[in-house]
Amino acid sequence: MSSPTPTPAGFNPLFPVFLKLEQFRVLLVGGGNVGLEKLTAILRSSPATAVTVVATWISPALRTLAAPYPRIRLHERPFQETDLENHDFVFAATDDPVLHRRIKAAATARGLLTNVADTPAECDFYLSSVVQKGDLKIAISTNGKSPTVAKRLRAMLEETLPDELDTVLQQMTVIRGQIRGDFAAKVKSLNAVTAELTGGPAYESPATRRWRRVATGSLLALGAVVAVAWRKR
Ligand SMILES: C[C@@]1(CC(=O)O)C2=NC(=C\c3[nH]c(c(CCC(=O)O)c3CC(=O)O)Cc3[nH]c(c(CC(=O)O)c3CCC(=O)O)/C=C3\N/C(=C\2)[C@@H](CCC(=O)O)[C@]3(C)CC(=O)O)/[C@H]1CCC(=O)O
Ligand SMILES: NC(=O)c1ccc[n+]([C@@H]2O[C@H](COP(=O)([O-])OP(=O)(O)OC[C@H]3O[C@@H](n4cnc5c(N)ncnc54)[C@H](O)[C@@H]3O)[C@@H](O)[C@H]2O)c1
Repeated sequence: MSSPTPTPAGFNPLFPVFLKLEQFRVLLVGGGNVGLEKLTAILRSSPATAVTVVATWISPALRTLAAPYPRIRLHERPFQETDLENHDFVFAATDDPVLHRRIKAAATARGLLTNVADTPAECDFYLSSVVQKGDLKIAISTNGKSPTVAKRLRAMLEETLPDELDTVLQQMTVIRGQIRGDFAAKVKSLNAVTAELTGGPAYESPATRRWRRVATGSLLALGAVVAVAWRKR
């Protein structure tokens, strides 16, 4: 019998990948607020993805979002297990936890990967907060501990990472194609060209200073005040 792999507290074991989602078929069950959030996340990163939406009711907002995308199909009717056929991923985003457990079990039996909205224990994968600057994409996971912190970090990175980063990436692609020599020499040259980007070993951005200050006290103090105020309601 194999012993479980030890994972220290505060360790995030999720494996990050960047999927070519448009090469897969996605089923989204639920067409309300959460369904809209999931479809928004899918289309923001991978707008060419084929998504089948099945829901007893599909909101006008989701219809509006889907309208310009030819690879999204909408079916306004109850979910049935055969909907899983010919799909690779399924998002369960209804208001029915019993249905979610049914979807998860049937999807797993068929080898599909599942994301069950607001139910981490039933998810095979989580969505992340995503920073995009042209070709640069940064995905943030808090291991489900605080999506709100992930959202705040995204906003911070969107604000502090310079828009010129994409220009840097485009120029680096050209330089990469032009540098000659063996692999080690190329890596050395590319490291030399980009050394200035990190700002040097002693550099601390204003945003880093702000997060350090919050992490070392004021967040817990504020949280305690909010918790006390909440209990008094
Ligand atoms: C990143 C993002 C991607 C996206 O969804 O696109 C995302 N949640 C986002 C926002 C958000 N979600 C929630 C709030 C309300 C405040 C709060 O609870 O913090 C806010 C903030 C807001 O809306 O302002 C509610 C919530 N979410 C989950 C639970 C269940 C639980 O924790 O048990 C509950 C409680 C529901 C309840 O109370 O009933 C669970 C998950 N949410 C995840 C992803 C996965 C973990 C990601 C990670 O590791 O951090 C995971 C595990 C599964 C998944 O959904 O994939 C997106 C930010 C996009 C952006 O703006 O950048
Ligand atoms: N709205 C939010 O921002 C939010 C936040 C946290 C948690 N939640 C929870 O997430 C769940 C979903 O919330 P919502 O706001 O998207 O609900 P919603 O009522 O807007 O949408 C529910 C969707 O599920 C569909 N549905 C229900 N039964 C179905 C079936 N048998 N087959 C196919 N589709 C079916 C409905 O047609 C509808 O499209 C709820 O349990 C809610 O408590 C929602």
